[in-house]
Order: sequence, then structure tokens, then C-alpha cells
Amino acid sequence: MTRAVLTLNAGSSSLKVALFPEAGDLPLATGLADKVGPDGVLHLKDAAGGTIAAAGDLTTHAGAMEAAIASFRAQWPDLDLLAIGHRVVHGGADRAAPVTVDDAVLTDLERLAPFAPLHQPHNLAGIRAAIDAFPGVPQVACFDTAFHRSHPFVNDTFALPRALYDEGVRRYGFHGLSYDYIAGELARTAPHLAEGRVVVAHLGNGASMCGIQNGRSVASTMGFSALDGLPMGTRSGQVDPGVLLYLMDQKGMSAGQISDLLYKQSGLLGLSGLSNDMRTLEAANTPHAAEAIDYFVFRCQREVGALAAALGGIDALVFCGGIGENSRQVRARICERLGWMGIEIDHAKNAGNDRVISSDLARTSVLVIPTNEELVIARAARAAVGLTKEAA
Ligand SMILES: Nc1ncnc2c1ncn2[C@@H]1O[C@H](COP(=O)(O)OP(=O)(O)O)[C@@H](O)[C@H]1O
Ligand SMILES: CC(=O)OP(=O)(O)O
Ligand SMILES: [Mg+2]
Repeated sequence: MTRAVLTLNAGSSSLKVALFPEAGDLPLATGLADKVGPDGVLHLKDAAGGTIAAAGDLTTHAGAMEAAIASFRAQWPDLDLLAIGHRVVHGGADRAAPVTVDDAVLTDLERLAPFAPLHQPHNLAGIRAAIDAFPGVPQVACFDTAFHRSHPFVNDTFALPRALYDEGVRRYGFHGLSYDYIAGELARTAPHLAEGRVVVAHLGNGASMCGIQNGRSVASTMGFSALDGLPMGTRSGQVDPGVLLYLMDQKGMSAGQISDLLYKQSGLLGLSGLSNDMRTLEAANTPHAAEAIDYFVFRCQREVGALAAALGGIDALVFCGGIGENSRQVRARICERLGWMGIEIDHAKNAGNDRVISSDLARTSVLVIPTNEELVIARAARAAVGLTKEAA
């Protein structure tokens, strides 16, 4: 019997799946359904990196999930799924830990969908599809917001009338599964840093930073929505709210049009007019691509400074996410102007993608740690069915 837990991370247009054994950090298989929709493609790999044949209806998240599971079943005919863990971006104001989903939880999470329109509906569609395909297998929801529930009030609120805070207009923060993983890795490998003041830069297609003190989130750049803070692949990051009033009042744009502008047409794509992908911009050599990277770097520098202020200092800066883990140039440029906070990188270590890239004498450590949201979800799923005492 191959006893395993499945993890699902349903993004706006992609689905990441992983199959983990009962214990241990290495998955049996991982998969990515890119561009869920008419041109959907599903890539599945086993632990050795070999391709697992996959085919099916990839026009919806549910179809992609079923295709992945059918392929896993073909590979492991004795597969016994013990639990399914799901990334859910929004858990609301009170959920600080994963939960096993029942009808009441699902209804409550649906209520939060308007707060995260690009993510939550897909996350919940994934849960519903998994319930249909595996009735009776526990479904465990792991929240991006949960890690940030330790924010103090000043980092949880906006200066708006209290009634809005009470109805949920708060700074939730996201990417919490990633920050949870990084905090755990620091505790395991660099406990002296884990006890200190750490800024983690999760720089992927979605990007945010988090200030962590002694393993707890103190402040983050994302707020009420996954739009705030840093510029991203296609999302604007922080904008003056007056711009939104101008777009509505003077240009007659609807909420839907503004939402599309802020979530899908802005960020690196909007500034470069070329691409949301840092690789393309780095290779492009056009003035607008260069300006898009300049803006990204500048905002990252500003936010490291702001989070260090929120933490009362900084002992370590950690890079993760697709850009943070891979772009030497962006890492070097962000660090370039942070010498005043004790940040100085060793260019050879940075070029080699080492785990520690700060120079030996630097006051502040700089690390690159590949994040692993899937493992955090798998651990939570195992804990929920009593396989371990670990929680995400
Ligand atoms: N080698 C690389 N150099 C520079 N940027 C990269 C590289 N590989 C990936 N990226 C960037 O990382 C992004 C994807 O990051 P990732 O964390 O996987 O995104 P998400 O999980 O939000 O979809 C890509 O859009 C691209 O901008
Ligand atoms: C919350 C969020 O922005 O997630 P992602 O980076 O996966 O889009
Ligand atoms: Mg991501």
C-alpha cells in the first residue's frame, strides 16, 4: 500500500500538485498544470525527475486535478490517500492554523472570496473537486493569512473608520505558507538568526515581504488584498488611492475595469509593456524593461527599510520565490544600496546561488532559501490525520 497525502495549490491560472509519503520531506511526485484553460498543459514528475505520463481535461482546475490523480493512480495502483491539503489564500481574521474542512468551514471561506477574487474561488473549487473525487478523505485548508495573525494592531489596521475594521477591512498579509517554511528552516539551520529580526522577501510572480521577529510575523507588505506593497508580475503593488478615485471619477472606469488594470495589466508587465517575467525583462535590453526592473528594485529596497524599521533593526534578509531564488542581478541590486543597514553581499557567493550570500564580515546575514509551500501543506495534512504532531 502506498500511503500518501496530496497537496493542491490552485492559483489563478495554474495548479500545483504534490504527492508526499506518510513521512519525510521529499515528495513522491510533483506536478504543475500551467495555463489551466483551453491551452492547458500538465507536467508531472516522479522523485527522480522522470516524467509521469499525464493527459486529461485541463480546461478547469477540477479537470486538471482529476488528470493528475488519475496519473498518480496509474503509477501507484495501490495508492491510499490519507488526506488532501489545500493552499487557501484567505482564512479571515481569526484563523491562525490549518483546519479540516466541513460544510460550515467551506461556507465561511466562500464569504471571504470577494477579499481575494483572483485566488480564493480557485482554491475553493479545488477543495470542492477533491471532496467529490474523494468523499471521506479529510480535506485540510492551509491559509496564506494564518502566519500573519500575530500582527500587532498598528500593522493590522488602516486609518479608516472603525466600522470598516470590524467588518474585516484589515491588513491580513499573504504568502504565509512560504514565510512559515522559511521561519522553520531558519530555526532548524540558523537558530541565532531565527530568534532575531528577519526580513523575508518572497519575490515570485506574486511578491511580498514579511518582517519576522522570533519566528512571528510583525508586519508585511501585502495588506487587505494581494495587491498591496511590492510591484509584481502583473499587479501594481502600492498605489495612491487617489489614482483609483481619478480612474473612477474622471475616466469613468468600472470596478471590474480597475480590478483588471491593477491585477492583470500592471506591475512588471504594465511598466515594461513587454512581459511579467523577470527572465524576459533581464534579457530584453529595452529602456522600458530596464525601468520596470529599476522600479521593482527600488520598491524592494524601500520595503526592506520599512520592515527593518517595524522590527527595530535587522539581523538577516532572506530571498525566496522565483525571482529571489534565481535572479542574481535583482538580489545584488536590491542589496547594493542597503549597506547602511549592514547588508553587504559577496558577489561570488551570490553568483553561485549559495545559501548564505553575505560577505563574511557583514553585520547582517543575507540568505537564499528555496521556499516550499507544498511541504508546509503536507505537514499540516499529516498532522490533521494524526500522522505527526507537526502543525503548519
Ligand atoms: N532564472 C530566473 N531569473 C529571473 N527570474 C526568474 C527566474 N526563474 C523564475 N523567475 C521569476 O519568477 C517568477 C515565478 O516565480 P514563482 O515564485 O514560481 O511564482 P508563483 O508561485 O507566484 O507563480 C517568474 O514569473 C519570473 O519572473
Ligand atoms: C497571495 C498571492 O499573491 O499568491 P501568488 O503569489 O501565488 O499569486
Ligand atoms: Mg506563489
